[in-house]
Amino acid sequence: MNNTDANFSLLQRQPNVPAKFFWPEKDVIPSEGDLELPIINLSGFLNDETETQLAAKAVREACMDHGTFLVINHGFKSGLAENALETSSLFFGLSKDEKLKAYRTPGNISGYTAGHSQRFSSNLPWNETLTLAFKKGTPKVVEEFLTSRLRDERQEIGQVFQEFCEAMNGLIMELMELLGISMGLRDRTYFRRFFEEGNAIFRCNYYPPCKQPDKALGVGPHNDPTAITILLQDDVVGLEVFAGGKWQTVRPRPGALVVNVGDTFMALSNGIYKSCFHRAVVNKEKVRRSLVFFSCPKEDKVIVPPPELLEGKEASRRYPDFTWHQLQRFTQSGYRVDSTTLQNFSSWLASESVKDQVVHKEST
Ligand SMILES: C=C1C[C@]23C[C@H]1CC[C@H]2[C@]1(C)CCC[C@@](C)(C(=O)O)[C@H]1[C@@H]3C(=O)O
Ligand SMILES: O=C(O)CCC(=O)C(=O)O
Ligand SMILES: [Fe+2]
Repeated sequence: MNNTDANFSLLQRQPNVPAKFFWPEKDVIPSEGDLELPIINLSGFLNDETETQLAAKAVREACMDHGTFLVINHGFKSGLAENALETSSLFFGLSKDEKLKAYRTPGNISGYTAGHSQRFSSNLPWNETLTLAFKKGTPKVVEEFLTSRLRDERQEIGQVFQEFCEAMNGLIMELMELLGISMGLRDRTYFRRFFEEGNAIFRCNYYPPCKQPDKALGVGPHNDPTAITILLQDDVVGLEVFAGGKWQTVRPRPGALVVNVGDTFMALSNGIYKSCFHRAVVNKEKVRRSLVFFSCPKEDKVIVPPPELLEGKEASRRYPDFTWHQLQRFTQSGYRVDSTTLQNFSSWLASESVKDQVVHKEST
């Protein structure tokens, strides 16, 4: 039993929220209104060129601004998304001892956490999470992590999440083609091919009700360090995006998925598309859940923008060459993902390469 782990079944009943869950004023400034997002209807996409070009134009405008849009008619098997949400409630409803069998040890991606109290000492997120590495080439990888940690009768949890990840992965590949078209690439399949051998990280977020929702946050303000994120939220409002100089609510829409640009895709677009700066707020009355699929390139693939994005005379490289393996390691070995991850990572890379050169020089 991990005794420093946050126990939300006790915490949510206490009259006061512990101060370690409070965030700085600047991070809890209330949102102002709803963010109006383009709604991309995927049933027409790729079948009808006019629809495709209209969708691409809307995606381009949104991604150059705040990096967020919605997709509908994504073609998931009926009931799959609802079943996945219900299955996440089943997992988080397990006893603390059972959930701790799937505990996420610092430095690893897969596993259960509560308040990230193992990794951080302040500004703790008011959430329980289950994070699972999804690797395309290894069938049942999601399922096997859970069955290896939980008792056999919980097998359906891993099976549902595995099926949901496969569907999300199919959608990622369609979105990569839409993004290639939206950037006007000569080869519209450039990004689809770039991520062909990519992997993903699947995250279930569970946000208990909170007695002080004006001081705590479900997830603090951040940019996802990954490439493209697809987020399924339940019907409880909570996701907010920073756009137009203020926090704005992404209102839940039945049947819609939220898509947002992450740091790795911002680098791949040479900064033309913006990594979405977002957070999740909590409330006093209701549990809120979200299921998040973070696409990542193959670990050792070097992140270099498509050549045509570097052709213009003033089109200089905005970010250094890097691999997802390096950026993921950076986020898991001490640096806490925030709004300037990519800039800090770039400086860290530069200092590492200076160190390597010094070591190399000394050894010659
Ligand atoms: C590479 C990753 C780091 C996080 C999990 C994946 C993709 C999203 C990242 C995260 C969810 C962004 C918000 C902050 C974070 C610390 C969290 O709330 O869990 C991030 C994850 C992490 O560092 O473990
Ligand atoms: O729950 C949400 O709406 C946001 C979650 C999120 O940003 C994340 O898990 O990275
Ligand atoms: Fe996020």
